[in-house]
Amino acid sequence: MVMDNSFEPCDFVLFGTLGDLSRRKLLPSLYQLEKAELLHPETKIIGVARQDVSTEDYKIEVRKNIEKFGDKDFCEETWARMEERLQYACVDMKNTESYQVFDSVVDAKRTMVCYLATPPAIYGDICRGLHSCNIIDSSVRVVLEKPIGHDLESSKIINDQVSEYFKESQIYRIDHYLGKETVLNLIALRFANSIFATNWDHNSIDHVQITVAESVGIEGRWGYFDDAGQMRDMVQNHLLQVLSLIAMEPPANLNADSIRDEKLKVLKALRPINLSNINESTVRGQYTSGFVKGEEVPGYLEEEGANTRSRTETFVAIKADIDNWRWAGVPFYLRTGKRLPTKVSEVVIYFKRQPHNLFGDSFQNLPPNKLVIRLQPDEGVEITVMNKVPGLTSSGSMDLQKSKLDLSFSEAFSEERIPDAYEKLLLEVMLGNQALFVRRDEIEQAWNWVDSILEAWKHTNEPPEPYQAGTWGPVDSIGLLARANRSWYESKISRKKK
Ligand SMILES: NC(=O)C1=CN([C@@H]2O[C@H](COP(=O)(O)OP(=O)(O)OC[C@H]3O[C@@H](n4cnc5c(N)ncnc54)[C@H](OP(=O)(O)O)[C@@H]3O)[C@@H](O)[C@H]2O)C=CC1
Ligand SMILES: O=C1O[C@H](COP(=O)(O)O)[C@@H](O)[C@H](O)[C@H]1O
Repeated sequence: MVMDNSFEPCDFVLFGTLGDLSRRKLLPSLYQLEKAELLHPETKIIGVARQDVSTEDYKIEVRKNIEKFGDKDFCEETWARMEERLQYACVDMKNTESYQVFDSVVDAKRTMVCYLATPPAIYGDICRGLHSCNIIDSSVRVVLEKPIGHDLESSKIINDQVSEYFKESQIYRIDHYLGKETVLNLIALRFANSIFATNWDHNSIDHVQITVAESVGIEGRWGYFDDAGQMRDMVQNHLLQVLSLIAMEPPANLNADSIRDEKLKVLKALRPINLSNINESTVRGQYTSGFVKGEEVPGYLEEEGANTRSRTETFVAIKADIDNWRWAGVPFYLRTGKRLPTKVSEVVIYFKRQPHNLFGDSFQNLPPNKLVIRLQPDEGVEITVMNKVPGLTSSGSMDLQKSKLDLSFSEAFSEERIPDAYEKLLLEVMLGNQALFVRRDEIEQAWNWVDSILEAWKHTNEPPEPYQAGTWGPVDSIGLLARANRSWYESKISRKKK
């Protein structure tokens, strides 16, 4: 694919360029954009961190990371182009004097994208530093990584610090789930298909399940994770964003604010969960040692650096209700956890059962139709339908069988590579399109709902329920649905054809 001419060059400044996120995701994604010729030939990439390294050594480091975390087939031609763009600047981000270096590394006449892949606690320092060297004007964009804050109050402080120097139209808050192809496809699926658009409410839908399961543990991030927990790490952002896209009203168009206005309305309509309903609406768990994919793994409290008395949750299940006209009486069940049997993210829409059964006693319980949207891996969409089994019977009765209409993206779009979410998001920032980024009021509304749950958990003072690594979480998460005669959709370990 070749770049559109309207795409302007920019100075892409990556703060925290030697950190984990930059090495594993951001630099390999920039490389992919380079490979696809989606970076303007004059765009520069300036890596910023506090270690004193030369640009030459920085280039060696970037190459090593792309070889390790990027494409299996490293392309020398792509690298030769990318290498030309790279430059390193050593900045102590807390020290405003240190920012004078920008006078010589960026061109004030060009668009500047400042990607803050640093701890959120220093976002304010970075904005102040950039301001001190007079480079902030309306052409500067700032990208903020999650989590923005630890709760509503701290997120307001961070957002206030950033908005002292940047207008909302210049701020791009990342939720990388919004860059996943299959999450974007939720909009296409809902609004480009009348079969779904007209059956997307309490008249047709019984309930919705959203599962984001991870087989990994905390991957050496104890310090960060133990302070956050699965609720802040995954529910406050990724799961609530997916829920909003599934539940929102049709936006008037695909402009950033049209979509974000609709998502915000959903978040505002979420029924509060507090001490009065915490036990019937939520389950939290913490993994103990076990086996994941046949490999023995330690429990959460035995992870490197662990505080053995921690009560941090590594699993959350929630029954969420949306108090609006469309979703009255339709629960949204959310479930996410670390060290579950497999990595799988999927949305399952359970349609209502037929009002009357024509097919006799042997089909007393006609199963409901299900729409399964596989977000990752093995991206695709499947619908379960009942079919007549072909053939003749002496009684003249009809035999039915459950079958699947299955659209697997890797088969249907076999020529297309599915880009990583960060590739899409980096491109959108460079294009200046905010639709896939989270607005301040959305973040705050999500914190508002999540804070109330965290507060209620604190009051109940109960520890999270243990679950063995490699299982689907605490037994009570089954009860959350069983109380309403429902059960979790059984995610398959892998559907990929070998
Ligand atoms: N890693 C991940 O998978 C994910 C990370 N995130 C978010 O991305 C952001 C970065 O995370 P991650 O890469 O894991 O963090 P790391 O700690 O690995 O990297 C942070 C980077 O910021 C630099 N830094 C920190 N303080 C200063 C300072 N005062 N002056 C100059 N440089 C500084 C660090 O430099 P030094 O090496 O010298 O300390 C390092 O390069 C965080 O907001 C995190 O929450 C979000 C989703 C996933
Ligand atoms: O933001 C985060 O997401 C990852 C999961 O992302 P995915 O794209 O691999 O599904 C999670 O492991 C991490 O803890 C969290 O910070």
